[in-house]
Amino acid sequence: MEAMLRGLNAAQRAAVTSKASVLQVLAPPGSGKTKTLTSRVAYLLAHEGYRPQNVICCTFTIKAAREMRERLRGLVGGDLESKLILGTFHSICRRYLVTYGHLIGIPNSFGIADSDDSLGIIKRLQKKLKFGMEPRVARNKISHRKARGQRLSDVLKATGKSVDAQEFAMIFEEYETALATSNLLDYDDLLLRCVELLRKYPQCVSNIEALLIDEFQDTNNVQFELMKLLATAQARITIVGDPDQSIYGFRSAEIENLTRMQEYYPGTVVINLEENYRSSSAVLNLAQDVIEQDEDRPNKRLKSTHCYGTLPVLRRLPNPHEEAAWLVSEVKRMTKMSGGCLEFADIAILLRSAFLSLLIEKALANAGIPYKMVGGRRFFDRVEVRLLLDYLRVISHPDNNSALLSIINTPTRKVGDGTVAELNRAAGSAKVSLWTAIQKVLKGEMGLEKKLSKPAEQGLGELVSLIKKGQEKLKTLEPAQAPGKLIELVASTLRFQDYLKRQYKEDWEDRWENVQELLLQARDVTLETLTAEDQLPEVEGAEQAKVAGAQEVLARFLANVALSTELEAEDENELKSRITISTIHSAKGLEWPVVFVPAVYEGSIPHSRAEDTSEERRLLYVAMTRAKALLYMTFPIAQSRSESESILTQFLPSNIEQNRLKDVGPAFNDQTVQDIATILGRAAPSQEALAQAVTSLSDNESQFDDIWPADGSPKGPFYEIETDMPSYYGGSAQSFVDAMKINTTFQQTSNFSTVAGFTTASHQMSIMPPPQEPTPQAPKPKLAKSSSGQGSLATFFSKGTFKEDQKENIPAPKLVGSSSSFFSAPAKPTQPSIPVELSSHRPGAGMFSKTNTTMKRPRPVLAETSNIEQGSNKRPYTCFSSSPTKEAFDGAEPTVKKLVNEEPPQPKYNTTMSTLQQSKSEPGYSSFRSGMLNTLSRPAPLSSMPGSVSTNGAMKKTLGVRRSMNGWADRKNK
Ligand SMILES: Nc1ncnc2c1ncn2[C@@H]1O[C@H](COP(=O)(O)OP(=O)(O)OP(=O)(O)O)[C@@H](O)[C@H]1O
Repeated sequence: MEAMLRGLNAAQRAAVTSKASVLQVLAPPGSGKTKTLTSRVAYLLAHEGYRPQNVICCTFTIKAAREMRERLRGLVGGDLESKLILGTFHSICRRYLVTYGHLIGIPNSFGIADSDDSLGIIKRLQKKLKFGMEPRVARNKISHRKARGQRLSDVLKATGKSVDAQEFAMIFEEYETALATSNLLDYDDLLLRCVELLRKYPQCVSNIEALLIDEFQDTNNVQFELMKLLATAQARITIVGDPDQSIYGFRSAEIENLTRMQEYYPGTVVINLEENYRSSSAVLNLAQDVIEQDEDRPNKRLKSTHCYGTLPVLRRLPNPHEEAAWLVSEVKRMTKMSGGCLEFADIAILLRSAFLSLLIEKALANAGIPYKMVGGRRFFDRVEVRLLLDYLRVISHPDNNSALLSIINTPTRKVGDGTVAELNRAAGSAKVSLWTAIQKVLKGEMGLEKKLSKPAEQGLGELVSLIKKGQEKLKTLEPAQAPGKLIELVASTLRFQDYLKRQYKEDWEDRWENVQELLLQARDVTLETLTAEDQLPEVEGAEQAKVAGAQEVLARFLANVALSTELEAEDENELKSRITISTIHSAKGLEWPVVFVPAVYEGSIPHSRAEDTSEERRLLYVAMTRAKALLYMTFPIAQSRSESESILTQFLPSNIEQNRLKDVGPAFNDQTVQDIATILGRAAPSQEALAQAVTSLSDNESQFDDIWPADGSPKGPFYEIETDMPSYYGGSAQSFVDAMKINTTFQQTSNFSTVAGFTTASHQMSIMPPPQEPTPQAPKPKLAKSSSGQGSLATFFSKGTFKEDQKENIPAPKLVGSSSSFFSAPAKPTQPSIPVELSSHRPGAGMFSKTNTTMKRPRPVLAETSNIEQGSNKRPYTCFSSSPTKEAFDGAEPTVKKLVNEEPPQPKYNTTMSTLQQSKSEPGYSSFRSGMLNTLSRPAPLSSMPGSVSTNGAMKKTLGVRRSMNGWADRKNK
């Protein structure tokens, strides 16, 4: 047991070993919630003797589930962890529906409609019904309704008389019919139908001894209901969460679930973890300032376990193009100037919106800096892979209109759009599936307005014959062979390799390799592996559906694909040396030594379409608290699109003169680098390495963040070289610009840019006493013409290359820090990192107050409205408005629900522990998060095609088989 508890602090240990029946571990970012939850699972299994098959553990993503499984393997050993019912809510629900769905009329061969399928169905309905609602809006609206637990009948009952309401009801009805016709469940249905199942047949979960849930603040109402149902037998629940990190409200997550849980289970014990093991005090202080603008949250401080560190940076830049260019230069500067302490892999760029990556990706690629996208394209979403799987989906469920439509004319078989529309119309009016309609038309049992052309008739005939051939073959196959054999059949009948050669002349080989990989994975399926992960223990009173034949195996295989968020595999070593670009949402739960948050302006964050400003604030808070040592936020003053001036996000102070922010990146002096190394637990680079770092800078680089002025004005004349500039730029501004262009348009693949246009730059300068850090506002001295030994612009001050007579005309640069030593630390704020009065906290009024059960949030104080963007419907609020004094927590004595015969000892630890005893009330459904995949909607970068993105090289769960995708990467590399 000691091994299990080793490395945990007192509060974490208390949480891990708590005897409480219902336990909430609430804690700020980086305080070890996930670590604590994992240790608690291990503790329950190894110490308390829980059987793993009776323990359910819900994570937010498949990646988190995989990581937890791996950590558990290390903690408990054996194969205990493999029997655990561990996964996302969706995958766990799917498992129950596959096993017991037949009890409520769901055949266990049901398919899953992923978000693309759902959207496709609605788009087709729009064509047919000609409704005005945008398909995405309709899909989201349907999802929100389902998330509130509403079924079709509820929606129809509640439909008002307005045209919009009537239209929506019609779309909803048609959508549900389309799903049912295709024997599909969408993501929302997986949860909803599981609720239905467990309400009617609670015996399905009669074996469950404990339920553990990660990231509870982002659960929605249906998931809350599921929590109660899954834990019906013993009501032993542990959740971990942080209300300040609730960022999925837009997908109907309910931050209120934390209090609802306390109300529903009056004996709930709350343990707060307080120490932050991730970030420097400087980062945490600023993050704290931001989150404290929300006055309706309990007053709790973030306590850093690290040194003060480097002040976060709010960098103003002229526009998004310059912002991207600055970002690249700062990345280069820090990786070089930190003397090897920081690498590309340590850096993350976290975006409010995926589209913001465009300029940044371009700038990184042009500079040859490797990057990877989190939430990149999934392997199973590759066009060629998806196409073959769609053939399998039609063989499995011929009534799946979505899948049938995607294969009907691919590869082309002369069935044009007009014919497809005709067929769809005919199917719609006869109320049959497209598959049935096609067959009837071919047999002459159903007419079309316009007769089928001969080639189209022949093409459809070929398609029908292939599908039927597949279905026939399916009947004769050994179950486990089904997926592999069918892919072979489809690929050979379609002459798929030739098709790829014709269709994708450039990269057909890579695509063919993807097909081969799919085949390999499909052939790896065995009945045992496929069912082992789905296996639920036998319980009394609920008969399990058996996986009998090839048809079920195929259906399960395809369902696994639909729920898989596996990313394409790629060479792990290569990935390790890349910068990460991610949306903030996808960065949840992750951490990096250095974090950049671009575009911190009103309209971006808070987003112009965001309904909940507090959620946007929490989003920024989540982004900031991903940073361990360095945090940069950038603010492009003008947006090139609108040309209007942006307004700095209301969440950050415009006045930099506080001990919270700096307006330029740090000088990487020895103290700064030492602090970074300490925070990261790395060996600090030697003085020599730091001094040598200066020499590694190229001619257009600076050792300071001074190329762009700190106030956001355009680059000064020093960098916009005048006509009398040195000969090595070709003597003209244009040639300098050209040189810069060359620098940013070549070398897409190398890791470091080489300054192509700079022919005589010297990299062999002697190590001079380093110069002072100039402030970027100070005008720069011009470069002197020099015929040889021209130094870098960056090292200009140290080399003294300007002429004596020029010195007089140059205003002295404003120096920062002590003049005696460059390597001395910049002045640090004098206040202690953790104010004494904040060293302990109690939840105050608001979220956890007994008196505040309505959860109504007061709006923050309104700011001056003079600087509100014209036409904006957003109301800006004051930054850092002072919070009213919080109501003191009334200190209810903790009670711990009896689990064992004797009252468990009260834990002795230095943390807040409270039990909320409130009347049991069960608020109704209200909403829920629908999706589960966070993908950036962008094509994979060319440089990574057909490679892929994976954040973890460990064993991956794919298609019901557990195998390493590294094999694929290796084969691909060969
Ligand atoms: N007691 C501890 N001693 C040292 N390091 C710890 C301890 N607890 C957690 N950590 C480390 O702190 C970091 C954050 O831990 P973890 O990811 O579990 O935090 P979290 O509370 O889940 O964060 P977030 O809410 O931001 O997702 C990890 O690197 C983890 O290893």
